[in-house]
Amino acid sequence: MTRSARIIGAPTDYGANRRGVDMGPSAIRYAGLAAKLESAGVGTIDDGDVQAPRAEERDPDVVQPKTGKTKFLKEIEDVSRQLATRVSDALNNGETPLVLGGDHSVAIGSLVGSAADADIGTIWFDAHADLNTPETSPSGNVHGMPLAAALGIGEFEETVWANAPRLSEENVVLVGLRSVDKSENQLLEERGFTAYTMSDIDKRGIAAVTEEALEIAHDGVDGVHISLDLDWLDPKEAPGVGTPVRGGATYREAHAAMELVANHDGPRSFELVEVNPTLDQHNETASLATELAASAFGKTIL
Ligand SMILES: NC(=[NH2+])NCCC[C@H](N)C(=O)O
Ligand SMILES: [Mn+2]
Ligand SMILES: [Mn+2]
Repeated sequence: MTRSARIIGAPTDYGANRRGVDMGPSAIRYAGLAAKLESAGVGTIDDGDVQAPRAEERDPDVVQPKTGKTKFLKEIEDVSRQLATRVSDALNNGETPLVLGGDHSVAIGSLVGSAADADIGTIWFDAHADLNTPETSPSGNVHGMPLAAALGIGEFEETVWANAPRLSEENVVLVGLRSVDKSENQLLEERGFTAYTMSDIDKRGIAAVTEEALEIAHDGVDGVHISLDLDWLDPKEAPGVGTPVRGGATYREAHAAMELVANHDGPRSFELVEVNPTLDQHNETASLATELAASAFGKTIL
């Protein structure tokens, strides 16, 4: 059966520390996403964007009364709800949702939608663990919290709109870590996640790590959501991101990992996040994102 991808844009920067990442969906489309997928034999339907209130209309000093310093939680809830519905609708239609961020807070909606009617796992390709909660976050930026939100950790236990009902931490695998906050490290030690750092990739190689990650994420579930934060890659390859960290995955490592994703049933749902065109050079990060999506959807060299 040929796969068809439903492209869903989530042009939001509410979860990030800097502006501009809301232009990610445009930049990724402009870089030729649909054409690259089509050349890999993947049908595409572009669903347009979810509605995110314009940045210019919002209150920059907004403070959430309950959570203190968590920024723009209301706006993020609104985007997450819309996105979750679009993602689960696509899946019910037999299509593979391909979400374009936006900052990484969009993963809340992707995960909630992907886990609405199935048991899922996820692989989080990222320099960061994104496991902060409103209480532990050093920044108040929700893009550092989406995994904790989707799993209902800490204060997120009460946050119904952010809980991915059928995602369990035993099927959550983080790959490529190199910037982890203390409280995140503690969660990684205490709970059922599997985490591979860049140093694991150095020692074991990207193929062995990714294959193991896929086994764990897929174990006993219906499918796996792939979350690809472009800051997973080294900033030399992907300069257009808001929180770059040296020592990331190389161009070839990233393709190798995505090809293994394709070979292992392909993604149940997929997202490209944190592409910020205002920080990019000639749209190269967006362009790289399109290439990696094509690899994850089955494009090979020959
Ligand atoms: N999706 C991302 N780029 N996350 C960066 C998170 C950085 C830091 N850990 C924080 O909580 O603020
Ligand atoms: Mn990151
Ligand atoms: Mn991230």
